[in-house]
Amino acid sequence: MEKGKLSSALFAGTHFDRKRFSGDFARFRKGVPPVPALEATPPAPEKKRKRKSKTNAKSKKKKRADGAASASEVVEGFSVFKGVEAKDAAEDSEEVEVGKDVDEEFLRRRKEAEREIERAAILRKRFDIHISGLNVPAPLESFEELVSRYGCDSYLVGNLSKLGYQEPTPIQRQAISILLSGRECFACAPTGSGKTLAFLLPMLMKIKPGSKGGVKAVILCPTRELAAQTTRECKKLAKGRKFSVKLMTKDLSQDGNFKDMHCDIVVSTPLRLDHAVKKRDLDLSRVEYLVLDESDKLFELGFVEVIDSIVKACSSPSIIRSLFSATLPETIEALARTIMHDAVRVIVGRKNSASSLIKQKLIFAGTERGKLMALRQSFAESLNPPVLIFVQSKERAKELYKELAFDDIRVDVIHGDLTEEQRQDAVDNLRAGKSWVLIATEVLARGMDFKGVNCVINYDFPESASAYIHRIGRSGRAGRSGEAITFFTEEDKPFLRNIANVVVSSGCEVPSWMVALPKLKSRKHRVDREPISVLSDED
Ligand SMILES: Nc1ncnc2c1ncn2[C@@H]1O[C@H](COP(=O)(O)OP(=O)(O)OP(=O)(O)O)[C@@H](O)[C@H]1O
Repeated sequence: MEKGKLSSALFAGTHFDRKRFSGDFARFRKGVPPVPALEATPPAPEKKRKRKSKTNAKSKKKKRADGAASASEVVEGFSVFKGVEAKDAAEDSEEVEVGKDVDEEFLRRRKEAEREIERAAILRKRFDIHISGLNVPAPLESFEELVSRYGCDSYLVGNLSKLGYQEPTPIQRQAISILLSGRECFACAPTGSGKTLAFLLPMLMKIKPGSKGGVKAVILCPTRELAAQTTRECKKLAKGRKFSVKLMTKDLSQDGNFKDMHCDIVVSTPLRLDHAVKKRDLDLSRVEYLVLDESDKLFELGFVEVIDSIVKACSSPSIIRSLFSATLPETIEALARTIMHDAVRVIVGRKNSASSLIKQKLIFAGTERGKLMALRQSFAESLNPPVLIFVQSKERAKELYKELAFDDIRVDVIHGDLTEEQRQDAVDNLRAGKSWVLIATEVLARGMDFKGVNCVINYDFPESASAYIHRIGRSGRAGRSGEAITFFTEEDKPFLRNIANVVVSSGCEVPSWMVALPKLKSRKHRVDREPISVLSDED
């Protein structure tokens, strides 16, 4: 084959950037093939591909029409690539042979990259993973790939297996590979689907334990209970390495001497961390990983300014930020995008939907008194602990607690008027099986992982679809099934539609009139309710 034709065929329709690929040229020359990029460009959508092949055909035609002139241009380029001044015929044919090898190598690599892209697409389809962003790394096929692809330390793989994690969950498959490739990410996956490990694992792989220079990673959580739980999970996963993982307690935030303190990872609520930064000189300028867990709640709590100030304090240019939640409204995503760089968006399943493992029921109880009767009846018929009951305020939590304690049920309560220790005890008691029923306010709705909660009861109708998704998501976790019962009264009826839509979209049934209710402007509502208690104060 003539040099001109060969190179025309090779590069037809392709803009070959010689400058960019100069390294490859050099390696081809030496006969050392370059390692194919794992993070290949994603396949162009069908339409684009068609358009591209049309363009290719056009450009081929054009090249043919242009004749020798254009061919010689490419020949020149090809000669430069080989770096040889081809003069005589013998040399020429030798070069053609070398060129042939290069062509084959180039095509082989291209095919390999295409196969890789296909493999990633198949995995994503299988695990219902949806991504947006360019050059998104392939999802993990297994935890073993952490070692083969990313050089993960054996202690971490050992800990995964000790914790009983055999296969990565879908969000772990995709978010871990994204974070390990140094990209920022928004991740939205169902409640109980293992998001915590998805951000902890890359963090522990990337930062060095005990390195000097201050905090290397920050995890922000909306509640103290969740921060405590995440700290525990992080310590379990890091076992065997001397990571210093600190939970930002009230005392630490107010009195901590951070200058002399060794700390690799800080887990905190936003206000406590902000206080430590501003009043106790906690330096976050070397933070490499910043995670906003339950990110929509963090922004929703009115912490935008606090979060902004923390984001600014984490001023390292190489920082990798990530946002995780089971619900990610557009508004929050748009807000978060303003602080992120080239972030990949990962959604597992359907965005903002409830876990499909939960059997959901909406029950009309008429009035407040009707709700109490329905609850008592349901406990009398079958009480399948542990059960979590959500109410809308601490006053109502206290009232319901009195009622159920009166019934001789092993019940506990958690709300914002309790001390941090009392709140933690209530959580621990449910975990240990000492209490069967835990009455809670919204404070427990986010992120808390109680293994085996069989049933969540929304005694008070949740104030939004996302509150509903997170509350009922305390059951049906880690592949287990769960149940969610939601009471509603006449007053709640106008707000049923949003919740009914969530129920339907996760595969459960509701009467058709519920989804046909008029759409409301506001996504949030709070009903003023009659008191729960039918007991007098003397009781
Ligand atoms: N790969 C895995 N295999 C088995 N279990 C896992 C795996 N990863 C996590 N888990 C378990 O799944 C449960 C839920 O995980 P996690 O709390 O991270 O969920 P989440 O997605 O953050 O939920 P939420 O949205 O409610 O915060 C935990 O008990 C955890 O130990």
